[in-house]
Amino acid sequence: MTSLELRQIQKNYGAYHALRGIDLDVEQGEFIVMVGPSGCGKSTLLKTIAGLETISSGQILINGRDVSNTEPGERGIAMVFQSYALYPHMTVAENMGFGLRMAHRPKAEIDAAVLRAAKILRITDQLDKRPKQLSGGQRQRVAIGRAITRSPDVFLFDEPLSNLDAALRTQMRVELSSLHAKLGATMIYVTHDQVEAMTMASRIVVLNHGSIEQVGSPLELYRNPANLFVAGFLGAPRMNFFEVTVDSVSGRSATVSAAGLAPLSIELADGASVQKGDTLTMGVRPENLSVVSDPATATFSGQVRLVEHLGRETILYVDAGPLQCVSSESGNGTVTVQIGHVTAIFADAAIGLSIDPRDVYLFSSGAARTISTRKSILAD
Ligand SMILES: Nc1ncnc2c1ncn2[C@@H]1O[C@H](COP(=O)(O)OP(=O)(O)OP(=O)(O)O)[C@@H](O)[C@H]1O
Repeated sequence: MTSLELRQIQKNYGAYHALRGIDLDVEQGEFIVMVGPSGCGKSTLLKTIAGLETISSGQILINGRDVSNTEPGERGIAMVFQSYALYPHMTVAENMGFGLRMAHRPKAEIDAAVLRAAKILRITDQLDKRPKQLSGGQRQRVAIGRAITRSPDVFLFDEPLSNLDAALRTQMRVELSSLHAKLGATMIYVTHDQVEAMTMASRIVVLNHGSIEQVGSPLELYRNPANLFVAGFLGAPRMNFFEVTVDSVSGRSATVSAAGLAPLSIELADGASVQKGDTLTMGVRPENLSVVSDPATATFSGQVRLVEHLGRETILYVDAGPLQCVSSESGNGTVTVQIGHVTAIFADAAIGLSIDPRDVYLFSSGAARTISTRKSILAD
């Protein structure tokens, strides 16, 4: 069953178009994560679904009911904010039962709902405390508990974990995923955190300038970004982008090269129109660059400028001479290489790097659409 339908949602603040025609169908029980650069409209979209912002045009349906002009309290949604938004003078139990009290539900029903949520979130021993007596993680659990007690049709989360420290974030991330599995509820979740998006989402929605760039499962988006924006947005460290020239086209493959880069023959997607002499953008993820010992087998070579030893992996920033990385992770044209283990490579080392053409993405110069073939979702 479709839980939430967004039809051509537009939101204008004066002359500024914050949302530019958002269309999205969310199935019952899905965990949708919205990501995108700061200011792209994530929070605005969440607020329009919640009814905290009016829409300029379009339609919002929850379980088939048009709620576009309905008051927030009557939409069947519950929202959890980054700031917790708990009432300081109320106990945890009172905070959690607040929505049901406002709805004039009987006390026995409220008590049972609060206890049920507290058990799920393992905060039954905190019910008589006030928010200031709780840690950040406990407060966020109370805010989530307040949402659970209302048994909403749709949960909305606006960066709920961003005030927590790294260890607690990880713990809460796992807890939220299991909460979702337990409740089977529809959840819409806004975050800046790539790991949260990749691990929690059934589908990720990538927003940019008030429009949807792509919607899909985390691995689908990671392996098959529709365009250069999505390719560059998902993945940390970021994908490396190079400007390349088409040397020749033969059947469904194009041979591309650049100064300092040996020719690579890349398979093209159906319908891609590429001609000799075209300038394209080529993308390679840092984990798809391999250090080679024999310089003759290198696709390009360079000098290591910086090494980051992270324990389980090593990140190299490589100056590849004439082969400049456009919009690179470091911002200075170096190529980012991610090695999944500890290495004995140090700054100033001269290295050769190879690229498997099957790992390469090509983007058209105009629309920046992906024009290389689709990759299998399970890495081969
Ligand atoms: N009340 C408002 N009046 C005018 N402009 C607004 C208002 N609220 C948001 N905007 C603008 O709308 C755009 C989208 O804002 P929004 O808060 O949705 O972005 P976001 O993607 O959630 O960003 P962030 O990741 O930084 O939280 C921004 O350019 C913002 O300045």
